[in-house]
Amino acid sequence: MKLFCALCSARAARREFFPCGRDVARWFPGHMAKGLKKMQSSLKLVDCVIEVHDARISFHVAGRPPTETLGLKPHLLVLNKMDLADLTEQQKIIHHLEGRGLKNVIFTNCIKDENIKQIIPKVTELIGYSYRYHRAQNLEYCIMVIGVPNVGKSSLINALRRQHLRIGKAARVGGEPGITRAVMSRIQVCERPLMFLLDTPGVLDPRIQSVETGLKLALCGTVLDHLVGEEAIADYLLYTLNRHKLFGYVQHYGLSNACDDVQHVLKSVAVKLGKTRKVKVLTGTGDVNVIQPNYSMAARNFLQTFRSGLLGPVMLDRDILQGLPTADMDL
Ligand SMILES: Nc1nc2c(ncn2[C@@H]2O[C@H](COP(=O)(O)OP(=O)(O)OP(=O)(O)O)[C@@H](O)[C@H]2O)c(=O)[nH]1
Repeated sequence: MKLFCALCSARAARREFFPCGRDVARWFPGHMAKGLKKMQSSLKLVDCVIEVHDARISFHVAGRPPTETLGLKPHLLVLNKMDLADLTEQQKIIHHLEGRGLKNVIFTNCIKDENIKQIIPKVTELIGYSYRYHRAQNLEYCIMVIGVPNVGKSSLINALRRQHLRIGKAARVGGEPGITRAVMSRIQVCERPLMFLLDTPGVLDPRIQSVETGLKLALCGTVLDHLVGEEAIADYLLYTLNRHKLFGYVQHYGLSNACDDVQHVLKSVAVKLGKTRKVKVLTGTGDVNVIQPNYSMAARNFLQTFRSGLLGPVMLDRDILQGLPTADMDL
């Protein structure tokens, strides 16, 4: 395997930077702006905020609601989808987050309920240390769950209910961003202490400051693919896999070697999957039907394969962790 990686690494003429040229502001859908407002007005009803993030983009504070939105409530950062993240440098990640003032961090996998049991004791402890204002006499705790779309907020609520109440689904879960569209009513997640959660629609900060940030969020499925363009996200995925020397895609799609040209890779993927389409071409003698690889379907398959973890775990913020210059540094 090591030899395979070395060969792939040598053959792939790797890009060191990803040419970003799109305007990301328009990726901010209207329902998120509405959700942000509703969320702000519900803050006074809660004792603690649980912010859920994708562990593969641990440092993407750019996707966070602005700090002024969160107020002074105790705050727990849950880095979910740990099964998809490369956490070999977990301690370094925690240390880096501490440096940014994020001291309470738990990594979770909501599919397998990993580390879910740590959440309620941690939240109870944080509330115990905080001033509850008008809620001081209230024996029940109310927690708000926030985060960018599709990071697993609803899955977390369901996992907490499974663990503490032994009952199943209360919040709708989906593979696409934007499943939760309204700030929902309270959902009980624990009996002792009596604790309720408010699920919120994914809230993406409209102030995404770099296109690369937007691309990482899109790669993790927090933006509807068609808004960014599946082929553009696939290109960023290819760039990332090659830079991180994750050459699992070469074997997965039976390619002859690693390559940094997305058109070439998508063509091979389309051919391997048998995804072709008829295109009409105008010639001097009339219309001719030509069979072409279906690049969109190939891009979709490439993204799905990555998102389901089949191309290996990844840490998209690796450059930030290693202190390398990146377009996201100023965030
Ligand atoms: N691999 C993996 N997938 C997860 C995990 N948690 C959630 N998912 C999947 O991620 C997708 C989104 O989960 P949701 O719980 O609907 O996410 P959400 O944040 O509530 O989404 P919105 O309603 O769009 O804001 C679903 O397909 C889940 O099955 C996890 O820990 N690991």
